[in-house]
Amino acid sequence: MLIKAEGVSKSFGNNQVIQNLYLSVTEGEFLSVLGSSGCGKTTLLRLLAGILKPDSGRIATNRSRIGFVFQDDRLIPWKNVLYNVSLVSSEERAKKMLKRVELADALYKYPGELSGGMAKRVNLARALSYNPEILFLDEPFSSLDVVTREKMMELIASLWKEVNLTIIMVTHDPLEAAELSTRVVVSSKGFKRLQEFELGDPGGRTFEENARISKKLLDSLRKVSDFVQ
Ligand SMILES: Nc1ncnc2c1ncn2[C@@H]1O[C@H](COP(=O)(O)OP(=O)(O)OP(=O)(O)O)[C@@H](O)[C@H]1O
Repeated sequence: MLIKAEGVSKSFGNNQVIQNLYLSVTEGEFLSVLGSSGCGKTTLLRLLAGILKPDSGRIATNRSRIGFVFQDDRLIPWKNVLYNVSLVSSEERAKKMLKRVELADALYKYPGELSGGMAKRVNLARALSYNPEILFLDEPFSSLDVVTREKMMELIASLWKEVNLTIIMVTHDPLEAAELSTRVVVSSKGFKRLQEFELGDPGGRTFEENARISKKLLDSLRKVSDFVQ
């Protein structure tokens, strides 16, 4: 087991965001956490990554190298793209990763000169240049236009396959989850109710199968969202 959360709870003031959560992540899987807005997905991701500490319960992991793609871009505005990515690795590796996300022509641009999609890809390159064993993605495709989104999804799918990464992605989009994941966890607010879907290798699925899975995930999301606490 790569990550194991046991009886984890987390509150911010009076707001109990996660309550008594049990969740395990296995090496090599592409796990998506699907939930409506504000249900605590980002908090869960930060807990699993060790960025936040639980109030009670325990999170065990046997890997130390993680990459995290945050929802917001978090680039240093007065430093160029190459500098922003080189912060966590060598310049050589940063260049290699920026090429991988098709930004070889944008090395010396500043964050203010990037489109939303380019900034997301810089973030992805930065997370990857650290050569992570686990990659955390927080809504990586939100606010992207359809074509860029499709490209980023293909890129992440091929990276996952090539380097045997473990990916944990948070999303509110059932089709995204269906297209990419080996397993999906659908959560209610506060993670009080979870439904799990074992999907297997996403590479072997047709568009029609993904559409069917997406419909199932949406039904599940509706059900858990109706759950009265
Ligand atoms: N650092 C913080 N301080 C106080 N409250 C917080 C903090 N982080 C999250 N929260 C609260 O926890 C709840 C869940 O937030 P979280 O960002 O985890 O949800 P989410 O499912 O990722 O939402 P979204 O899909 O809108 O990003 C919200 O009510 C939010 O206001």
